[in-house]
Amino acid sequence: MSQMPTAKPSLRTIAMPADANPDGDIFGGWIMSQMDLASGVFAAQEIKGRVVTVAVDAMTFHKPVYIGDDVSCYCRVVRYGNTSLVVLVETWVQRHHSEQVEKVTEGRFTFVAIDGEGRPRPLNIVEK
Ligand SMILES: CCCCCCCCCCCCCCCC(=O)SCCNC(=O)CCNC(=O)[C@H](O)C(C)(C)COP(=O)(O)OP(=O)(O)OC[C@H]1O[C@@H](n2cnc3c(N)ncnc32)[C@H](O)[C@@H]1OP(=O)(O)O
Repeated sequence: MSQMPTAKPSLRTIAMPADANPDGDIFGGWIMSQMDLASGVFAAQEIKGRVVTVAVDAMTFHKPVYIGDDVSCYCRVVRYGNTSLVVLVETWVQRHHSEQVEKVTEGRFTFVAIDGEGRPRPLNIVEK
């Protein structure tokens, strides 16, 4: 059986009936939206300021998400640029009424740090 990452998730929620199609599969757009939110909060905390999403790459839906699944998004920085950073997001579920955990989705979200006028600003951080 797979094992969830041991780190704290950036976001944890339950997939609800309103997020599903008539066959009970959770919409990919809902999952992407959770991942955008998780990685956006993570990136904002990382650079201690405002960020905007500029690109989403390598989105892969490995397995379906079903109503009632316990959904967790795990984030880590994979690249720092001058004004941007790339966050790898892995989404895992614990199946409803089950011990089974699986990685369902992953993707790379690129954020740009912006100033008060919405212009890119340098990150000013030392790569970890
Ligand atoms: C204090 C802490 C509190 C924390 C508490 C949390 C608070 C709560 C947080 C909520 C977090 C919500 C997170 C969701 C955030 C949205 O959903 S935002 C909404 C969707 N996004 C947008 O509307 C962005 C629209 N786009 C823009 O405004 C402009 O294109 C941007 C992003 C400011 C960039 O402006 P630009 O003039 O094109 O910039 P440019 O100088 O060409 O490029 C800047 C950087 O972006 C990169 N870039 C540009 N285009 C691309 C591309 N297509 N692909 C990859 N990289 C690119 C460049 O390579 C460059 O990187 P660096 O080499 O500097 O590292």
